[in-house]
Amino acid sequence: MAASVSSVVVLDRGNNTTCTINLHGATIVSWRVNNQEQLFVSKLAVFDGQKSIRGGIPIVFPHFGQWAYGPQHGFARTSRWSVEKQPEPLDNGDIEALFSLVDNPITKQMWNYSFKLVLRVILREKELQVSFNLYNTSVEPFQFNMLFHTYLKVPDVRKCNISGLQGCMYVDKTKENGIYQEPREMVTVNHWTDRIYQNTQQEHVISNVVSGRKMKMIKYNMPDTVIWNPWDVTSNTMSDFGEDEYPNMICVEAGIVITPITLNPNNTYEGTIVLQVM
Ligand SMILES: O=P(O)(O)OC[C@H]1O[C@H](O)[C@H](O)[C@@H](O)[C@@H]1O
Repeated sequence: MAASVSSVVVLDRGNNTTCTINLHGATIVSWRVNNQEQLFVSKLAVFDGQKSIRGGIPIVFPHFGQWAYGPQHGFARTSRWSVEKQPEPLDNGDIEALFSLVDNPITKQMWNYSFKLVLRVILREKELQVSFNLYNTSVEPFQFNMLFHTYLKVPDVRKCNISGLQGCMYVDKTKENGIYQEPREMVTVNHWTDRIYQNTQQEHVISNVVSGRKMKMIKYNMPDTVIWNPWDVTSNTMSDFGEDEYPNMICVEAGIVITPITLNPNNTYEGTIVLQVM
């Protein structure tokens, strides 16, 4: 089904401000503000409708990390999503689109629950809002992780500072999952970094993203933040990531990671990130 592999939906706000969503994973694969791309997608990313897309904003659900019952980071990023609502302008000119993923025989093999997951994307002049609504349509409670695996495009990761992490405890996946506390007001990334920061501040500002600007990430109901850069140390373990690409990306990933949420039947959970070009 070649047509389904390449299906994308484009939100267009005018002034060369667009957002492109690939229905494979409902992965946001491009966000351009006045023609300036804000998200990193690897030149080796695979768009075969099978593998998760290396870059943009893949959705991690219902599990973060290695998973005994299915692929790493769950099935949302490798599932085919539906368009719930085609892009439409709101009264103020912003563009909104909705996407959905519902349980099916494949998801049930890995995770035997009924659910509906809706992704709402709103494109503003200099902002991108991405929200999820998860409905438990099962007859029993379930637990889930959820994360927006945001790859920001940067000219040189060594020059980025990230705020909003000071004092937070973090799991360092590069140090056998040791637990540490972050002393720095501004976190810099100068080596292989893979950390799950717990209960971070509601806002992160990342400096020196494209054009030397700052990017603000505001998060709601998503308590944790993963900071990841594979560096040259682990770049070569990924077939879909160029060995020379690590300086040009930083993952700042808002999510529910350390403590999964328990959602009762007929209940819903909503979480949001807003990315703002400053
Ligand atoms: O290669 P992927 O499955 O897309 O995972 C990419 C990365 O995702 C997160 O940031 C994890 O903390 C990392 O440990 C992982 O390497």
